[in-house]
Amino acid sequence: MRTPIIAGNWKLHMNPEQTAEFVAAVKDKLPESSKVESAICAPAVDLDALRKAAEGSNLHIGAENAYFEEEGAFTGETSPKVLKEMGINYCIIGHSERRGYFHETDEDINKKAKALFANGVTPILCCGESLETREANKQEEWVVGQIKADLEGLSADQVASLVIAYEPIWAIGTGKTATAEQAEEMCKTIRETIKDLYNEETAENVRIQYGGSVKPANVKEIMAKPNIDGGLIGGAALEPESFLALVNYQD
Ligand SMILES: O=C[C@H](O)COP(=O)(O)O
Repeated sequence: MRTPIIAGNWKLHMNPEQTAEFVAAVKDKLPESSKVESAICAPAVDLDALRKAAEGSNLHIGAENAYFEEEGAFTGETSPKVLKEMGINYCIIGHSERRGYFHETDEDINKKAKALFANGVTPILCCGESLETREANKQEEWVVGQIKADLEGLSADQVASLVIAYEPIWAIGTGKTATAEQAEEMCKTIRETIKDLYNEETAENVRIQYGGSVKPANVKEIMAKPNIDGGLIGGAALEPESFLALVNYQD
């Protein structure tokens, strides 16, 4: 039985003071982690404040990015080893904004996944197609290609513990959500791909989120789909009230 995971991705929003205020407003109203895992992935500069504010609560903490080296002359990067030392549970990799604006390749993302696993931080691996790819009806081959390249060389145990976020680029921050059926269809394809690459048990264990304009108004319908185990949420995770409505979608 997979535990749902609803994670906010704050992107380049919030400062340490706002982070502490946000956590103070939500920390006592989060669901039990065994029912729904609630997580916030924050900019590196907010992680220390996030960890301190969330101590003793059900809030899980994630970074938005990490480098594939643990230390060295890599100006401006974030070490996966230090994330672990700080008590960070998750780290987003392969978000379309990083693939697009920062030219990250599947090879980089694969190295990041390996470095995070080596340091005991769970990757939230993002994948998803552009509008152009969707209009050409090539979304399945595109996403399956990303998954195969990004997971290369990972073990079945590692993949079973991974979180994958399917985020069609055309639905991110646009207010244009994929229909629950479109989201389910791709999440099912991703699970079948994991089954082909690994085995049934791994495919049954891996958690797959949908991301792209998820809001309190549509979260229930999306979460009702059998292959969707959570949401990766941008805009609607920036306000405590809206985040609480999302993580408590079962109530
Ligand atoms: O990682 C989150 C996604 O990019 C979705 O963002 P959004 O909920 O603002 O559409």
